[in-house]
Amino acid sequence: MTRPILTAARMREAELAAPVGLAELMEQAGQSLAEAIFRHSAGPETLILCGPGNNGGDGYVAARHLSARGVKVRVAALAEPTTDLAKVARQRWDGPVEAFDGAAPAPLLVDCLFGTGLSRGLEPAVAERLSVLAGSARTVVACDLPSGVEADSGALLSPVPTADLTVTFGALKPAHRLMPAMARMGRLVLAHIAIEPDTRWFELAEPDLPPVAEGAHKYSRGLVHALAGSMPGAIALSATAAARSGAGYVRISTSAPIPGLPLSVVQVGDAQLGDPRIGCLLVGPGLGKLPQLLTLALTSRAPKVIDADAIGLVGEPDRLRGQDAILTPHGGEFAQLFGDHPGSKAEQALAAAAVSGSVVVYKGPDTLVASPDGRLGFAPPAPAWLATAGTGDVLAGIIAALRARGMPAFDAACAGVWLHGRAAERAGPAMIADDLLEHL
Ligand SMILES: NC(=O)C1=CN([C@@H]2O[C@H](COP(=O)(O)OP(=O)(O)OC[C@H]3O[C@@H](n4cnc5c(N)ncnc54)[C@H](O)[C@@H]3O)[C@@H](O)[C@H]2O)[C@@H](O)CC1
Ligand SMILES: Nc1ncnc2c1ncn2[C@@H]1O[C@H](COP(=O)(O)OP(=O)(O)O)[C@@H](O)[C@H]1O
Ligand SMILES: [K+]
Repeated sequence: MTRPILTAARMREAELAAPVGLAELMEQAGQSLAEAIFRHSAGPETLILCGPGNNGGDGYVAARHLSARGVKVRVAALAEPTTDLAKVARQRWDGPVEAFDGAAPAPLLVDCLFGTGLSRGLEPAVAERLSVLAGSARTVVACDLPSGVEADSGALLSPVPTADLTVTFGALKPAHRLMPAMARMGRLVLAHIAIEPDTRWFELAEPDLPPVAEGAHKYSRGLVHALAGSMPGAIALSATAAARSGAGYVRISTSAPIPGLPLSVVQVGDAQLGDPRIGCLLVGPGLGKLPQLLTLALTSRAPKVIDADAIGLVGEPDRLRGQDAILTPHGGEFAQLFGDHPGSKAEQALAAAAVSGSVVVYKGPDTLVASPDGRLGFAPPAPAWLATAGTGDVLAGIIAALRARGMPAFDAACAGVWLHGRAAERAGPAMIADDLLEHL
């Protein structure tokens, strides 16, 4: 199941449109925070830090529910509540409230200082005290977001301790899946509250792949045609990945034989781009400085994956309009083609998809898949050991195979990114890109 993602502003709209009142939403949030904390580590003495807004309100509600379960709870407030909801939650907590500055550490720390309402970094003394309390705790739980994280961009506005568990409500926020904030979340639990998120932003989940039809033949399963350039190793990784990802036929046009390919991958000397059976064309991995090959690829009507060196050769993004293309840039390639867009990585990816009329897979530790129609998929965390040469070539091959198998461009890109991350998990920390091929 994909999990919805809402910006802070869209979250506030969803709360106002909810079928229940805001006070009930806070009760649900605080109760589910308590429930998640209890499940994660039942029992130890718990210190809940409450801020002035509704994030703090959630903290007072959670304190009441944890205490009712017999947990020894202490509450420390950074400031008196400023919102009506938080004031009510504070009144309903019948235990003492300590001052934030003097609060002694506890084995379980719950950070309810700030959530989606954070507008600037924490005061240095507050950030420092939070870090000391987190450092002394065995377990750190963040309510909605670790305090100091900007909800929409994933930026750290002040130093942010890493949580073991983050509990969010109703929908994920972009920061849960954008760096650098993503690395501070620990396990991310989405608790249900009675909002109905209406959004085209979501976290990628296990895809539904098209089955192999009973009466399939190799061409109906999808022909991937790859164009080799000056570094054949890269296209060999892509082509092998495409073959392992269910393409019925993988063919490479190359001027010289490429060693190390599976025997089933066909190597041809001419381009053969007029072949109507091509389900997806792949250009870029190992291409080098051969703009004529990109130009040739763009004359083909086939769907295409444009990766690596080919991205830098495009020149102007609107050259891609009318192409049925998926682009797979890493940060450097993205900047080369799209320049410096303002805004968060999410906004940049969507702007790039809109200006190029293409699906854009903006890679990195926080990979995004953007569609020109406004859909935006956020990858769940993938192992950092993917940061090794050639893994992007493998990803391009997987996506090309799924596209050739008939998946729509955006779905193929989302599925490819998800499968690539899981393959890396199976391959383990010592993997090189070649090893990923065994785990597709
Ligand atoms: N409507 C509701 O009842 C719900 C609200 N929810 C909670 O409410 C949170 C959002 O609440 P708010 O909008 O009140 O925002 P926050 O509780 O995140 O904090 C906003 C308050 O802190 C102040 N502030 C912002 N940055 C500061 C800084 N660096 N130093 C000092 N003060 C600062 C703001 O002026 C404002 O008063 C969510 O993160 C979530 O935890 C959830 O309970 C879900 C339902
Ligand atoms: N720190 C990281 N954590 C998770 N995934 C990463 C990380 N760094 C890179 N990746 C993934 O590894 C792949 C690298 O692709 P790319 O940069 O094109 O490398 P190459 O060109 O060498 O193949 C991308 O899918 C990217 O999302
Ligand atoms: K918080």
